[in-house]
Amino acid sequence: MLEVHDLTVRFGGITALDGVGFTVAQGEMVGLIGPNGAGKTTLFNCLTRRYDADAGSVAYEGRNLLAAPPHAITRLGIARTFQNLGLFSRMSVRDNVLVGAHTHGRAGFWSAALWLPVLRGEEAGLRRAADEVLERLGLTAVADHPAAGLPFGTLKRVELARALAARPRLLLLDEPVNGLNQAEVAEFAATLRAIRADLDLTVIVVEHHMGFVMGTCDRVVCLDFGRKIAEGPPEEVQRDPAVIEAYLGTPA
Ligand SMILES: Nc1ncnc2c1ncn2[C@@H]1O[C@H](COP(=O)(O)OP(=O)(O)OP(=O)(O)O)[C@@H](O)[C@H]1O
Repeated sequence: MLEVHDLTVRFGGITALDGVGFTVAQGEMVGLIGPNGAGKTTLFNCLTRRYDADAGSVAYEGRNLLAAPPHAITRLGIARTFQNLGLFSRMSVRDNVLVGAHTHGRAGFWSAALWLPVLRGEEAGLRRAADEVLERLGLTAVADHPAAGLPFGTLKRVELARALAARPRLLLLDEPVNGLNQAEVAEFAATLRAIRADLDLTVIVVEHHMGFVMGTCDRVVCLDFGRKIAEGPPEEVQRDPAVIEAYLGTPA
């Protein structure tokens, strides 16, 4: 589904990604790990076309992803969540999720401006789809509540709901369980496993929580200073000396 080849991104003197390559098969869940500043978020920003690559290529479902404009990404079936939540705090949970669903709206500017019947019908359909996602993630009870003021664990699920409402085939999760307690992490992992199977999703997840990565991912890629230093089954990567050294540093 995804072939990243020799991807390089520089910011002035910093090489955030240095010739990174890996593939993701349809239906797979891949964990992207590495210490702070390793280049994980930069990689997501390349895949969603927020950042331009200086070199390398990315093929997504056989097409050159780096040639796609940023606004086409959702329509191509790629959705992401954000490390620091990309929610609108004053909007209700349902409206936040509707923002995700709207990429599937087809009504043009004039029908929207004139509130034509085509738009009303479309709006009802999108609302139904949003409500389905909310129900699936156990968020129906807070659907009309503004995002502000909800517990952090709930907001993390709303963030996931917003991404799912775009009906992605490839889901990019940026630190989805960061800040959650043990019970919430376990619950999030169980939800994700169920959703993945139901929706036939391919997932790449950036996460520092190793228990979560080990329990949910089929494969793990580890970056350090913009380079791929390990790749393989979670248990193998966890034991890899280069990975241990990247996280803990060399003995003094
Ligand atoms: N827009 C930018 N301008 C300048 N430097 C940037 C930019 N985005 C990222 N960087 C730099 O690129 C490197 C990789 O950062 P990135 O955020 O991708 O790391 P990360 O692995 O996601 O880290 P973390 O786990 O802390 O989120 C860092 O040195 C960072 O400072």
